[in-house]
Amino acid sequence: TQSTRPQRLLGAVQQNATRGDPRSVVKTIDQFCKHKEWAMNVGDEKGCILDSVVSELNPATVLELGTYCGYSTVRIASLLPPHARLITLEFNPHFAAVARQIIAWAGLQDKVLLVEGASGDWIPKMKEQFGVKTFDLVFLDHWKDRYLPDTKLMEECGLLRKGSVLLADNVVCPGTPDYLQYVRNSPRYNSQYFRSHLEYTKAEDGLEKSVFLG
Ligand SMILES: O=C(NC/C=C/[C@H]1O[C@@H](n2cnc(C(F)(F)F)c2)[C@H](O)[C@@H]1O)c1cc([N+](=O)[O-])cc(O)c1O
Ligand SMILES: [Mg+2]
Repeated sequence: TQSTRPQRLLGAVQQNATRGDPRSVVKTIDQFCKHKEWAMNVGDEKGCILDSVVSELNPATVLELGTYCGYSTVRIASLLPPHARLITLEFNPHFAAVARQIIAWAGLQDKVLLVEGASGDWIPKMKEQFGVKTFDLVFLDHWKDRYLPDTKLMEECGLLRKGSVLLADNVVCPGTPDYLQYVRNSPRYNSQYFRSHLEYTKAEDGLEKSVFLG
């Protein structure tokens, strides 16, 4: 049977990355995507911006929407303090299965809770199911037409507090125009664009960092 791209990416990690070494997992995936097959990971250039936001914030509770193969999950979790937790949501069971193995290869399974299902179902259950009060950081990298509705849902569910940071991938390419208009024009957010490039390409893309003002 034919392998899938995520399976080939996992194979590259298992063959080339050092177990328990998140940086080598990240480097291996970037090499694979640059020289073998493009994949929709946030990548190394935007990944450095992600790293700087995480390091500056030093968050205790992080939500990631869109695990895919776990590349950004590994980047974020490798920067978290010991008792911090990252909950990452993935809709596709096959992607989730690959991501679990990549997160485990990096040795980060104790910091990461990978939850399978739809954001619309899980966001309203975060408090009761996982004992979450509010998220310090949310990384949005899932379906682009879900960024805005899920942000509104997080607001409604009281999952954001004064100072919570939303960091959104792909606000230029593929683009999230309704989300961008909302966070840039709402009095409840301070928004800032970090210009970069679409992963592994020369096309423009960037991350939007939006601080919830309460
Ligand atoms: O489409 C893109 N990303 C979509 C990413 C989608 C991923 O998010 C998961 N998801 C869906 N709902 C949830 C949740 F959380 F709701 F449960 C999680 C999907 O199963 C998939 O793994 C994309 C495309 C390009 N590109 O260049 O085309 C570049 C990028 O960086 C991209 O992120
Ligand atoms: Mg993306």
